[in-house]
Amino acid sequence: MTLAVAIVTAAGAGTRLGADIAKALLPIGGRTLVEWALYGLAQSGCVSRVCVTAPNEALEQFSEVLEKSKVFAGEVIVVPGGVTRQQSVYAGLTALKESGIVLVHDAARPFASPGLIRRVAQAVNDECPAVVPGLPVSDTIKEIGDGSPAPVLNTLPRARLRAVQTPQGFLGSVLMEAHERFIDEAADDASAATDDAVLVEWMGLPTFVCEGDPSAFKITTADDVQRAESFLSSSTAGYVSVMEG
Ligand SMILES: Nc1ccn([C@@H]2O[C@H](COP(=O)(O)OP(=O)(O)OP(=O)(O)O)[C@@H](O)[C@H]2O)c(=O)n1
Ligand SMILES: C[C@](O)(CO)[C@H](O)COP(=O)(O)O
Repeated sequence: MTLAVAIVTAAGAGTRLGADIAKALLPIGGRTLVEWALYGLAQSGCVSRVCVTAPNEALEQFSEVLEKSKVFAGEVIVVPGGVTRQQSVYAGLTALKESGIVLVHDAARPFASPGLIRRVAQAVNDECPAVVPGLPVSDTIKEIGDGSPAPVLNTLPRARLRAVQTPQGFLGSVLMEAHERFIDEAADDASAATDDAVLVEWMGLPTFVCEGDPSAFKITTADDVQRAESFLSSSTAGYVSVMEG
């Protein structure tokens, strides 16, 4: 398989977590979220270089942490992210200049398994221009209108719904075209894309869903930090011993 490059989005403020440091620098099991994310990419064996998007005011801190930990043996660059996630990914794409396989991965999903990462990259390698991992949903999901209580507009058949994760995989040329086409939308949270695949969908190109992995859960709130601590201390995770020292 052709090796992929990866953008690790880590420039978020972590407002919903409410920590006093950048969320991606939060330590869990002795390592920061961004280190765990790079560790998974390294273990996948299918990523040659990584661009980390970091908050502008913490660029040096991110570089220091990553240089010291040497968790990813290939090239790692750190660039300033934007106001929205969409802008941050665009900054990473611009820095990497890659037309081959590009994975976009959230530092906020630090334990995505190496197998999941390979699955996504392999699907792009096998000619899917845009692939996202997804898990079946257990709640019934309703689309609502304005108001309180809000009127229900639609209930989609649950069997056809997937909660999508990262890494999301793309042909770099396709993802760059999608980001450039919708660059105006990236300026604020109200219009920005909440994932990268939707930009490709907006261009009218097919995107595909492969099987997700519960290990790629997202750390958004303090409860998720508890979940991450439990994940690491569970015997099946097998991460901590490898990263120790
Ligand atoms: N301007 C932004 C916003 C988010 N992200 C990254 O995108 C991922 C998903 O974002 P989220 O979990 O929402 O992180 P935060 O934006 O930090 O969280 P919050 O919305 O609570 O502030 C995270 O890895 C985050 O660092 C980014 O690189 N640039
Ligand atoms: C990209 C993502 O992780 C896919 O589920 C998610 O949409 C990011 O959302 P956030 O609000 O930026 O955390």
